[in-house]
Amino acid sequence: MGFFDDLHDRIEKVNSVVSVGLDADIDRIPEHLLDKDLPRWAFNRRIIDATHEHAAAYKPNAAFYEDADGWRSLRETIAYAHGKGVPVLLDAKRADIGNTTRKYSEILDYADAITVNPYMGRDSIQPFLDREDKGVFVLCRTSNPGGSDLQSLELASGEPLYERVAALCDLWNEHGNVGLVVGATGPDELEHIREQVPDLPFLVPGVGAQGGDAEAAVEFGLADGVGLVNSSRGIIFAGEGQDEHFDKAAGQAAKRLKTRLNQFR
Ligand SMILES: O=c1ccn([C@@H]2O[C@H](COP(=O)(O)O)[C@@H](O)[C@H]2O)c(=O)[nH]1
Repeated sequence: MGFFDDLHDRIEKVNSVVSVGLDADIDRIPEHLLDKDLPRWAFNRRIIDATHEHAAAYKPNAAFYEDADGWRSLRETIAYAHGKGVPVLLDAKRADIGNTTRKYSEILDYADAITVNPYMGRDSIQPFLDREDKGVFVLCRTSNPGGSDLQSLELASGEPLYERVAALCDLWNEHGNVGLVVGATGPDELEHIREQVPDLPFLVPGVGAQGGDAEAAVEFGLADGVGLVNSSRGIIFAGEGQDEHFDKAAGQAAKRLKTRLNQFR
């Protein structure tokens, strides 16, 4: 089975397309966890315990783990999520020249899927595409305010660059393991890209803290019912300030988002 088959089964099992973003910012995790050996792992463990029933996937962003203890925390987190039956998508936005990107791709020995950056072209993400059993989400139209600076530039053909990325990804999807990252903050672009590539599942970030459009995220993000709508800070820091009960608040936030998104499925 490939990543998207597993994701399909997980979505059915928990009746949810919620991706819980594990962006364990050390500056925001409860103070009482800071004296633990691995505070981010201690935090994530309680978040996973509280949210896994509502999680189609977990999405740790590599930025929050790129130090010695961080990588240990990430490994523990991934193993724990797997123990709960939840796939893990590492948001790392990787890609580079051949030997470097081959090395980067070894992270897929641990994670089930990854985000990659198409800017350097096909060869820069080929080792990821070759991992037939793993999911590869290619940045297409990102949710940040500057996402249009380059991604919306018109090519000589008249199409915006993000449309070319979507079309290329359709070609690169030889193993049925490619998805796109398309932000919920641009519902019109979401709709256009969905029309263009009806079969590619999307990872849709930007609902929650970034104020994106949850209805469009579901309506256009799913291909045959498969796709992910991510919220990170809106879930894991929902209980910020309630030191001991931060996990309960996260569980409630995940459930609320699941219920909201399910209205549109
Ligand atoms: O276009 C993109 C691509 C990735 N992200 C990542 O998703 C989460 C969003 O976090 P929130 O707290 O829900 O805003 C974060 O890891 C981003 O790096 C994105 O937001 N937009």
